[in-house]
Amino acid sequence: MAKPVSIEVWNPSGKYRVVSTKSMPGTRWINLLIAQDCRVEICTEKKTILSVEDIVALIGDKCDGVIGQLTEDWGETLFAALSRAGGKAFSNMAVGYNNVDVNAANKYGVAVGNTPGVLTETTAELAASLSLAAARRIVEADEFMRAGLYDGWLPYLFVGNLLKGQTVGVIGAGRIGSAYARMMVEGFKMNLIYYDLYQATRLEKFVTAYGAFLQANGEQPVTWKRASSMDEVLREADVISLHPVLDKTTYHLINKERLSTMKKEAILVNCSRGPVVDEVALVEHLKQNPKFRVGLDVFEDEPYMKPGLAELKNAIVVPHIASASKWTREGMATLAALNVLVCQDLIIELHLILDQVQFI
Ligand SMILES: NC(=O)C1=CN([C@@H]2O[C@H](COP(=O)(O)OP(=O)(O)OC[C@H]3O[C@@H](n4cnc5c(N)ncnc54)[C@H](O)[C@@H]3O)[C@@H](O)[C@H]2O)C=CC1
Ligand SMILES: O=C(O)C(=O)CO
Repeated sequence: MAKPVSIEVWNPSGKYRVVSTKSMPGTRWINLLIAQDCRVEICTEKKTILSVEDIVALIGDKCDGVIGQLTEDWGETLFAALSRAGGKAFSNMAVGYNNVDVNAANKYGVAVGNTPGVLTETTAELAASLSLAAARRIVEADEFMRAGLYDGWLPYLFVGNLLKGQTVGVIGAGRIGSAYARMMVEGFKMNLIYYDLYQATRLEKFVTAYGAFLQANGEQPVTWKRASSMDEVLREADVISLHPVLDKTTYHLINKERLSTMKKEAILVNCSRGPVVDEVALVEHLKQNPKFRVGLDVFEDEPYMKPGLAELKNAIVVPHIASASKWTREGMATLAALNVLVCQDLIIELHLILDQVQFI
């Protein structure tokens, strides 16, 4: 029997019981649920990652819907428990849903939602920040200053890479990959090469139009190319950012062999999911190629890093914060609440908010 988990309750007399496994930013999401007669229970347990057992205890005997987190394992056990408790709706507070077994949800008649769109620009901005920080060695230079090592300007001090005129490679040119590509092309006048299963027509049109604009103003135009294979991107690009979904086709997409085909001074950024990169192979590659740099927001065994990564100067590591802007996190919470309401048929004035809701 799992220990009871601590909770905070809003609108105790509400007719429908909706559980959030974590406290989330803002109050709009809570007010939306309360307005539709929900009793909202938020787990206040101190531990960061809840176990399946903890969540089964939270669901209890009666639960209409759950908002959960990407750190949780939403599979057979949890969807069976939610279905037994009368629940028909689950929303991940994330766009990625590799932690959710959608087949199991279908089996138990639970609709699943995610939160795309509101995090596109925020996530792309972090990928752009990591690209810049790696290119200009900002973290290393900051550590150097704080260590009191700076004793005057020098021609070779923290020399990095100029982005203008170089090629940015995007693997997975969906919402976030395309937003990142636009930032790098427009902001730094980089040429684009991308690989995706589908053609990114709007992105191509954007780069074509921007290239024409630059040319009309007497500048070198930017160009784009849709690569026929991922390997073409890895060979040709100077900065490569990974933005595919994580599934069987993208697991260890970047491995030892592929790393060896990249330029020796390339920059690799990962703001997608950790297992897209074979992190052990990456650590080895970084050791062998000190001018190869990475910016990582995600890791193969979060919250852990593979041995050796933390000691490497050519790696910038941040704790899965790509979507962490206030606006975005409040938007994700709002979308997650709306997903639960719509899936559970609890919305009274559906037409007022339906356009804000996203389904997988
Ligand atoms: N680090 C973070 O905090 C965040 C991470 N993410 C991750 O980013 C991912 C992408 O998000 P969105 O851009 O909104 O999704 P999206 O669905 O718009 O884009 C994903 C793209 O990946 C492409 N793709 C799928 N399989 C591929 C393959 N084998 N090779 C190349 N491309 C492939 C798809 O065709 C699609 O265009 C999410 O699934 C999530 O895992 C998203 C938000 C924040
Ligand atoms: O939304 C996601 O998929 C994340 O990783 C966190 O925003």
